[in-house]
Amino acid sequence: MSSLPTIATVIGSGTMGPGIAATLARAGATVRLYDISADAITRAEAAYDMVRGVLEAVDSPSAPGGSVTFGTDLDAALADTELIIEAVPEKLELKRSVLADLEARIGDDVIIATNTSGIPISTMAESMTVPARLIGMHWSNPPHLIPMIEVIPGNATAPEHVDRLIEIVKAFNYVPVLEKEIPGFVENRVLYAILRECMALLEEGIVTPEGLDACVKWGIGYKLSVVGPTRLLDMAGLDIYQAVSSYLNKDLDNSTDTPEFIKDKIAAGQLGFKSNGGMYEYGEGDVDAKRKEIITGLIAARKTLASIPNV
Ligand SMILES: NC(=O)C1=CN([C@@H]2O[C@H](COP(=O)(O)OP(=O)(O)OC[C@H]3O[C@@H](n4cnc5c(N)ncnc54)[C@H](O)[C@@H]3O)[C@@H](O)[C@H]2O)C=CC1
Ligand SMILES: Cc1ncc(C=O)c(C(=O)O)c1O
Repeated sequence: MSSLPTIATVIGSGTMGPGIAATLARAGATVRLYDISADAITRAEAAYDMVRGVLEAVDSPSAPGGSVTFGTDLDAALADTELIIEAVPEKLELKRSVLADLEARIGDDVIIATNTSGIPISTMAESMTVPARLIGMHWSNPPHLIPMIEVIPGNATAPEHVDRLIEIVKAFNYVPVLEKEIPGFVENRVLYAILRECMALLEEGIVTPEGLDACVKWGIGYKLSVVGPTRLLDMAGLDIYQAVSSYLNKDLDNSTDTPEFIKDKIAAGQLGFKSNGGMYEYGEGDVDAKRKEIITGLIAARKTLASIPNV
């Protein structure tokens, strides 16, 4: 059996859809990218052109025959598909209704992989007719550049679909990380633990946003990009970890809700790049420039990381 599905369908062409579709297509799959919104499809076509250039620059695995087609006709997008990747907004009821709509149109053997950031797969599958076919496939943003995917079975997911998804992820040269189900999965539990503390430090005025970004980028990000947290403890010494965690853990932020200053920014329409202002302000052209700098930096860092030993 060939490792990649011949035909795959991506549902939702917002931030994540075009990069996911392009990654599969570059590895040789025929991909249909579907969205309920015609405007979103128009934006996705432009995004796809940029993503293709990035994949060329990063030298991602390339196979002949892959393609992406775009559209708002769901049945056309689903015809003969083997794998559906759901990437609609992170709202449980919306995802459930999309899953119900999909199930009414496909055969029982089609796998549905959800790109949810952390809604438990079993919760999402509760209302499905074939819950065995649903599996978590959590890509990291930007999906065409971060070569790791979390694979999360729910309590009803068929074991053969777990094996098949791992095989598919390996076929486009990404690293699959198989996890047990837990809200947020592993990546976002770690990221949101960091972000919770970061937002508390900003709210308390302990550090400026520029200082925080420099500290986390060099003191944590740079180091962790070479050595994972488990081996980092060996490098630091478990005795040091005990000495520090025994007084520090109890002092760390333990809020259970989004910080008030973030809620205020959202209420004022400050969402980040998509609204030209969020944590930082952006003038004319600044967002496009920052996006380019980030992509250029990620390409350079990925090439470097790929060339050094996995410690
Ligand atoms: N943005 C990010 O950094 C990441 C997001 N995710 C997850 O991926 C999923 C998608 O996220 P984004 O791409 O950021 O969302 P987005 O809001 O940028 O795009 C979602 C797209 O889904 C479309 N849509 C809405 N209802 C639909 C329906 N019924 N049928 C088909 N399309 C529909 C929208 O028109 C929109 O184009 C979410 O579950 C999110 O949590 C996962 C990893 C990273
Ligand atoms: C803030 C944030 N939240 C969720 C995700 C992914 O699910 C990401 C990401 O970068 O992938 C993120 O930055």
